[in-house]
Amino acid sequence: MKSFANQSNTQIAWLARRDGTVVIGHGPFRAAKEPLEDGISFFKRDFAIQEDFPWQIPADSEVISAADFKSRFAGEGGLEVEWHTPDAMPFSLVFQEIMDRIRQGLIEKTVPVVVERGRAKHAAGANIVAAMARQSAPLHTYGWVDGDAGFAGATPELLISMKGLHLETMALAGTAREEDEEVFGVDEKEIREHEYVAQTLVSKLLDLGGLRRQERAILHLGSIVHFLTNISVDLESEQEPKRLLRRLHPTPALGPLPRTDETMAMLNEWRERLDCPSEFGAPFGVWEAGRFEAVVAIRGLWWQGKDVLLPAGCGIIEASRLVNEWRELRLKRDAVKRFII
Ligand SMILES: C=C(O[C@H]1C=CC=C(C(=O)O)[C@@H]1O)C(=O)O
Repeated sequence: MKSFANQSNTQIAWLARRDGTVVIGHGPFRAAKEPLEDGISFFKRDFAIQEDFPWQIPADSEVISAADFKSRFAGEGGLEVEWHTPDAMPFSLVFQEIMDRIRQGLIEKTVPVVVERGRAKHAAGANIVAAMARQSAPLHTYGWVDGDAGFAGATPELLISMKGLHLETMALAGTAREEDEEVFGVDEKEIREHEYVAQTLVSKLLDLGGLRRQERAILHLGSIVHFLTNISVDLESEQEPKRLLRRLHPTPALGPLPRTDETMAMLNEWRERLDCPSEFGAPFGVWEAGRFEAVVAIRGLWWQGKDVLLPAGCGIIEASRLVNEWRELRLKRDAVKRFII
């Protein structure tokens, strides 16, 4: 039985799936064009770039229960980090530019990202892995460790869960503090922001088979709530994960609406300007012999040695206001900081 050791040559990946199992891959990993037909392969890519070799084949892999994963990796201690509150000025400039683009009719929605930086007292990797291993459903813990660098999180956003001819996905967008739940439920701006995502997903999947869209609900995640719409499709034919991801990613929960080369280029420029890590908001998935599950890599930490990054994004539409978005970004970062206590 292997556990996590903070060694310079350690390579490990994991993803908690909907059914309560966790798939773990141990390195070294080999990058590949296609997944192993009968084995386990991880899917890892950047938000913007479509790599030719997005599959990562582990030297060794295992599937264990979430409870076993927790007892093996969770550890006890928290992670002490000295955080540096991000400067609001660069974000306010990006926000203004986005509003100009919206008024010009070039975009309806996009999702800039603000990054908070921190410095941990000790090498951060092992403690971050432990913190994410302590998180449970409805969050999906995920991670990628490469020596003393990596990223790991506990995301509420499932992008694809596919087994044979059955596919499930979700629209997750619209955010409030838990204590504001009542007014959130009737907030037109939040509902519109959510509906952009739900309706885009429906339109991108409609031609694949029999689609069912459930009613919009509120997902409770402790301090924070979101609008959630579950969507399922009985597929007419088998779908290749890579092609499905190309169809769906990025949804307007993380990406621009409409999604064109031009609007993606705008968002990538804003993300780069605000120093967003390249995998933030990208699909991260695992294939196991005909079964594929991928989450959206948000609510996580990126680290190298003792340096830690905490990115969070917020959906901007015409009705968005700078102060509220800044507050929402902090709310999302605070949710991640709670993981590491
Ligand atoms: C982009 C993030 O959240 C997404 C998921 C839920 C709600 C969101 C929102 O209300 O903007 C975002 O779409 C993030 O946590 O960094």
